[in-house]
Amino acid sequence: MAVLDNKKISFIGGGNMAQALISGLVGCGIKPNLITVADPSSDAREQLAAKGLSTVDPMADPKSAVIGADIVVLAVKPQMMKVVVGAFADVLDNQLVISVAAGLSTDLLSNMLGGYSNIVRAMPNTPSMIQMGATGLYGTDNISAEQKELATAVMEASGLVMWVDDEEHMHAVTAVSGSAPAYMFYFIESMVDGAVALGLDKEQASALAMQTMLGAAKMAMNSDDAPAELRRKVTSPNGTTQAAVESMQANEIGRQISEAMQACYDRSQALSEEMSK
Ligand SMILES: NC(=O)C1=CN([C@@H]2O[C@H](COP(=O)(O)OP(=O)(O)OC[C@H]3O[C@@H](n4cnc5c(N)ncnc54)[C@H](OP(=O)(O)O)[C@@H]3O)[C@@H](O)[C@H]2O)C=CC1
Ligand SMILES: O=C(O)[C@@H]1CCC=N1
Repeated sequence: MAVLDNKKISFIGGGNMAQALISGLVGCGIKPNLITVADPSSDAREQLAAKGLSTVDPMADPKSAVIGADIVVLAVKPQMMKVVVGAFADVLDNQLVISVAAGLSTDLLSNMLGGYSNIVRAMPNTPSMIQMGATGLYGTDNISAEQKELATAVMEASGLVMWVDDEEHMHAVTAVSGSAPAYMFYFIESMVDGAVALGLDKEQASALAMQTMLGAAKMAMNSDDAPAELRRKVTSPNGTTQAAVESMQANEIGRQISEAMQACYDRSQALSEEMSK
């Protein structure tokens, strides 16, 4: 993380996603006193200050987190972005701006920022909190190689980073990783409910379901076999897994997952259109 040495990083918005990214940065050895968070909630500011971070109330002082920062991470809800950045856009002066907001294009963000164009669009996910995040990044041609390196370092502190060349692909990144921890949690919830219905207690069911999801993901990452082949190796002819997989296929679970991802993609595009009005 040498590229981040002594860099001042400011987060505008100190909610779920910002806190996940901050945990990744601090976990990677970034000194908390180099991180500033602007958030209107005094409770949130107190909690962040207790971890050694600098905090600012953006309602009283919207500009100070941005002045003097090297990197500004925009981590407020997409619907609030325009109002929030309007309060400090005029003091941006060569900082790298990284937006994690769903749906907001770099063009739209640049308009909101009064034409400022040092912008990288990121789509991280909450496992960043434990440095197991997966982040998609997109930058316009205005982004220098050094700024690209900085954005990569900020996000790599929290896990895997993948740049995409086509900004439209950020909607797909949202569908496959940004929103996707929620699908995995939903799958775990359903597995636990299923196991409890079959007689296990909730604690046993949770431990077994979570370890299985973790083990399967790690195995898929480390194996030369594709997931379909790994699945085949679990599935004995006319055995128990075949019965389960056939039930999933009969219920078209694969198609339903694709449809859910399409809904996510469509909502990401629609957010962009709503915000452009
Ligand atoms: N959560 C996730 O898994 C992911 C979220 N994102 C994106 O991250 C962004 C933030 O989402 P998330 O962290 O979940 O949302 P949160 O609501 O948890 O965080 C947003 C924070 O911004 C604060 N805020 C409101 N007004 C201002 C202001 N004027 N200045 C500074 N901060 C302000 C809010 O305070 P208060 O609540 O008091 O209003 C809140 O603490 C969104 O754009 C989302 O699309 C991207 C990837 C994944
Ligand atoms: O649900 C949302 O809109 C945000 C973006 C990706 C994950 N959470």
